[in-house]
Amino acid sequence: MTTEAGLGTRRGETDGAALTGADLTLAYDGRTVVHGAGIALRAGTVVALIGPNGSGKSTLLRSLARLHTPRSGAVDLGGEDAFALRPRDFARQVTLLTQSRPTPGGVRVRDVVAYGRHPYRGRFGAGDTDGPAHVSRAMELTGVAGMADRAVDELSGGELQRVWLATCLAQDTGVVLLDEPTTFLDLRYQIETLDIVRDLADAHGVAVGVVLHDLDQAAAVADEVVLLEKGVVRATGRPAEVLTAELLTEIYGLRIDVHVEADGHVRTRPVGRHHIRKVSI
Ligand SMILES: Nc1ncnc2c1ncn2[C@@H]1O[C@H](COP(=O)(O)OP(=O)(O)OP(=O)(O)O)[C@@H](O)[C@H]1O
Repeated sequence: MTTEAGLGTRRGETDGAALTGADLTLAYDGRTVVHGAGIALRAGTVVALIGPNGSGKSTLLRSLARLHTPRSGAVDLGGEDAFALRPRDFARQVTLLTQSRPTPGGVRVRDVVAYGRHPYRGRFGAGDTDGPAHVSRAMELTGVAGMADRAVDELSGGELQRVWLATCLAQDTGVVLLDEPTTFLDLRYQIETLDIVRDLADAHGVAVGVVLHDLDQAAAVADEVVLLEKGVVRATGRPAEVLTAELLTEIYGLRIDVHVEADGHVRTRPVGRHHIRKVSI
């Protein structure tokens, strides 16, 4: 079935799908950077990870995607130890848009997006009859269909970001992890990316975990926000519960005013030294 978002349906296939990290302690070369963190991603729900630079958001997301082995704690996918699953089985259920990716030289956009189908291909690339349709839909959804035959190393940062997002969507997983997906994107594509994120959860029952720096975007797109500080989960809850002026001001070390609008939207306003000047209109 195809829905308004243009993706194959996932509802039913993914209901009940969940990826959880329990009591995760994560380290680099003996230096612990995440301390006993817990996070739960549920089908049809968007969880935003927020926090200052270096607070452990990417490391936590990477451990959920099995790219960082925990020092202690567990990652559970649908009731199974995620690290015990075969790579192909895991890749059919979980995808990750990372922050840094090598850009292959001379490879066409269409072929990069088709790489998202790797968990479904048999030997010599055969067996994935649905593949081309998923690749085309993912490219249309992310606005890269018009550049399908261009080489990826000739694209702008924002165009490339959308190609990588398309590659993740082509993977057609029940869990989607996105590390700063709006970086490099102009305003239109930032908002369209957030719309895609919401569509994934609402129309397709996908469990989404997304790292965002923009607090207003996090509040707008997420059902739940996880706020990290120095590798510790300081708060988890609905945006209006977590994004309070007191907590944000403390954790970011900057005065941040918060206003909850009549429609429930949370607006944050960082107050720098120059914000106190009067703006002439
Ligand atoms: N490959 C690495 N080797 C050693 N230390 C690392 C590595 N990657 C990250 N770190 C350290 O781990 C800590 C957490 O980094 P991480 O990238 O998870 O934070 P983040 O919240 O995603 O930051 P940012 O908002 O800047 O992307 C930081 O102190 C960082 O310096």
